[in-house]
Amino acid sequence: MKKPVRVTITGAAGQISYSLIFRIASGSMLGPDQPVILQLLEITPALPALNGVVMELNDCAFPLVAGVIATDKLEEAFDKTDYALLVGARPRGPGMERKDLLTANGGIFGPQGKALSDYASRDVKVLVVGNPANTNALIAASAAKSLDPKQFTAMVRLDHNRALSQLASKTGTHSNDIEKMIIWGNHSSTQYPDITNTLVNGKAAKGLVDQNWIETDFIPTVQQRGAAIIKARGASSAASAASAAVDHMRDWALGTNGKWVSMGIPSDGSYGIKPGIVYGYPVTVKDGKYEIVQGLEVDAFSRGKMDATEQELREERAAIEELLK
Ligand SMILES: NC(=O)C1=CN([C@@H]2O[C@H](COP(=O)(O)OP(=O)(O)OC[C@H]3O[C@@H](n4cnc5c(N)ncnc54)[C@H](O)[C@@H]3O)[C@@H](O)[C@H]2O)C=CC1
Ligand SMILES: O=C([O-])CC(=O)C(=O)O
Repeated sequence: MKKPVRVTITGAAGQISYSLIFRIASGSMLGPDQPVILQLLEITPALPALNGVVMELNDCAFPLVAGVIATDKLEEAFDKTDYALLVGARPRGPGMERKDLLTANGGIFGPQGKALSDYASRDVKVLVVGNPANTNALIAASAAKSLDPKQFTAMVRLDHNRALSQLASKTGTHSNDIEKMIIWGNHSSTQYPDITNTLVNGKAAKGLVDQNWIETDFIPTVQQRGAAIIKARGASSAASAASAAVDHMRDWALGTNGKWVSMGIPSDGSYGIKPGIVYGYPVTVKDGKYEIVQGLEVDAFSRGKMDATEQELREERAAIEELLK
């Protein structure tokens, strides 16, 4: 057995965590031979509910769980942590855009970024799930003065998985048959799910579906999927969000073997997206490091969509600029 690693989950008594914690504990994220110490953070009023989650976690008698800490203190939750999943934040309700949560949630991520900087492992990998995820990741990274901003990522993997599922259904294939999907930009209704380079069983996806379906069905369906789930369930996506978080962290920790996945990461000028925002890019991961897939051609249609979602992220940044100081 390997030495245990520490995994922090915030918002640990919430609905995403109710799925996420148990998936991590069972080994889905870091593998069946990797013990974990779970460091669960909640706000003080939610500690009794969190205690119930811990009781259930204990009742699972998971072989890989080497310890559980349940706390409302940042320094305990982030102490020496190797993987931090920042889920805790208010979810949106019907009729809201995710950026409407900026004021409610923005204030959470500065203190958490600082605590990561002060207490976490120097190699910590951070995934922000709480919305608006890209801009919250920017806030956390900016507050973490002693860490590299590249250690902070935002979740667009749920969008990526939704796009795989839509395309598989349209082409009568399985998502396993699909490679090179991309989600560019913001985890919001301006995101750009891009199948220009996508292959289905080795064939160009663009040759299998028509442009009208891409523009009037595929892209809006993926962009609006979160809202559709809220309408259907009366609450935002939880199990699928947890599953995407597991996928994101597993691929970052264990590598993608050349496979492309989408991650929200600090923009570095690639594809004309200037630094200063956290933007969804296609990446591959090797030895715990992600790299942007380079050299893709961008046509005028894609350029327009990539610029629009960049523009929205710049506006979100402007709205919270004072939190970045
Ligand atoms: N990036 C993505 O793809 C997705 C993001 N989300 C977002 O994830 C977030 C969580 O969603 P749910 O679990 O459904 O919400 P929830 O309301 O069920 O749970 C959130 C939990 O966070 C806790 N919390 C609030 N402030 C906190 C703080 N400062 N520190 C620690 N915990 C804190 C709350 O007490 C609550 O238990 C929401 O912002 C939601 O919009 C949801 C789905 C997908
Ligand atoms: O739509 C929401 O507010 C929750 C979310 O981020 C998603 O399901 O993609």
